[in-house]
Parts: sequence; structure tokens; C-alpha cells
Amino acid sequence: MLMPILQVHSEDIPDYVIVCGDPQRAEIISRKLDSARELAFSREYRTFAGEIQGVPVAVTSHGVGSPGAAVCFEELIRAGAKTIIRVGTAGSYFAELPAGSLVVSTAAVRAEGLTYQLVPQGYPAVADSQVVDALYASALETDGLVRKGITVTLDAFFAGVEEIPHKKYKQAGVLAVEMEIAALYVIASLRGIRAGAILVLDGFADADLAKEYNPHTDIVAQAVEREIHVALQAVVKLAAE
Ligand SMILES: O=P(O)(O)O[C@H]1O[C@H](CO)[C@@H](O)[C@H]1O
Ligand SMILES: O=c1cc[nH]c(=O)[nH]1
Repeated sequence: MLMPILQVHSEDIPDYVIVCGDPQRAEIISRKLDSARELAFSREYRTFAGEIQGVPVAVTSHGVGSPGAAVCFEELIRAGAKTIIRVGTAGSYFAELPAGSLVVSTAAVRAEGLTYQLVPQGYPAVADSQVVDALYASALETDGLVRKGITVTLDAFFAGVEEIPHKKYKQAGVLAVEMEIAALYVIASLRGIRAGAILVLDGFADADLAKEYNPHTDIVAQAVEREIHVALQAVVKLAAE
């Protein structure tokens, strides 16, 4: 069956799918796969399929923000995805977690609008524990900082006149801020599949720490290579369980 928005056929979507915001990152991830082939590039959604150590895996970009990403997650699940791992970037709240560090998101604060049109307030946006364990174990096998914990999903990247309560999230122990994980975790729970996420911190989101936003540094690019490796090794681990 052809998915109307992603323009991929369900027969081509395996159990394991890696997702990321940037179509260019999807292409970078696809280069790590054996027998990789591009399935479709429709709107911001670019999809590849291949194998990692014999395990079939697809990669799809979901763009920026929860509503567009939700379209991607829903169609991937309809097409047959059973485990979705987001490989993303996020802003850090803590000086001890500088650019280049990794965070495995165990749950997300629903500070966005999309999930409130799907489930009531109070419904948790929580990762699958097996996926979290596989991501964290794989990350510990690599060099560099990694933490696991709660992240927050926002709709706004740039602030308007309303204050984004970064200070409160930080006080509450939230590690990092990004824009799609809450949608992924809520949709995964609703549809009965597994999901998890690993993030490269690309700078500080907190007003006290923030300098100019620049995700295009060597440190971030190297850490993205590391998180891609971690996510693909997590897929191999999960497929062997
Ligand atoms: O790392 P990616 O997947 O691009 O995602 C992060 O980067 C974008 C903002 O620049 C948002 O989509 C945010 O969630
Ligand atoms: O949403 C995002 C993504 C990366 N860095 C940020 O500060 N915010």
C-alpha cells in the first residue's frame, strides 16, 4: 500500500525505523547502511531503506515541529514500523552538558499543541524502556558524555513576547529541549509500538547560558556521527533480543 504523504510503499518499511528532522541527516544515516536505497523524497520526508548487520532498517526525515513529524510517525506505523528511534539535536539546560554531549530521552514534557488534539492532558509521553536501555548501553560503549532523562518538546523555537519557562524546566531537572519527541512517544503509545530518542546537544537553550545558536560546528557534526552509530547499534541489540 502506498502511504499518501511519505510516498513509500508499506512493503518497503521494515520493523525498525530511524527518524530525524533533517533530510540531509537521513542521507548521512543511509550511508552507514548496507544495500541502502532511496525510497522517496516527498515534501520534507526523505526515506531510505537498507540493512545494519543483517537487520532491515529504514530512515525517514520528519522535518521541524510536532504536527509535521506526527504525519511521518503515523504513516510509518501504518506502513508497518514497530520500533521508531529519533536521532536528533537539542538545546542543553546544564553547563555540565555542553555541545557534543548525548542525551537519551526517557520521557518528554508535552509543551506543544499536537498531542492535546490526540489524548487528554496528563497522558504521559514516555519512551519504551527496552529502546532506552539499548540506546544507553550502546552510548556507554562509545567515548564521550551521555546522560538519560526527561526532555521537553516545544512548538516555538524562537521566543515571542511570551516567556518560554526554560528556568522552570531546568529547575525540574529537564535535561534538554527539542521539538518532536512528545509527539513520537504519545503516538507510539497510542498505536502500540516502541519508540525512543537520542539527541546531540548543540548548545544551550537556557537564557543564562545561551550564546548565538550554531548547530553547524565540528563538535556537533562529530557527535551526530556518534549518535547515528549508537542508534544503529541499538537496533542491532534490540533485533537480537
Ligand atoms: O535534530 P533535529 O531532528 O533536526 O531536531 C531539532 O532541530 C530542529 C530545530 O533546529 C527541531 O526539529 C529540533 O527538534
Ligand atoms: O529545538 C532545538 C533543537 C536544537 N537546539 C535547540 O536549542 N532547540
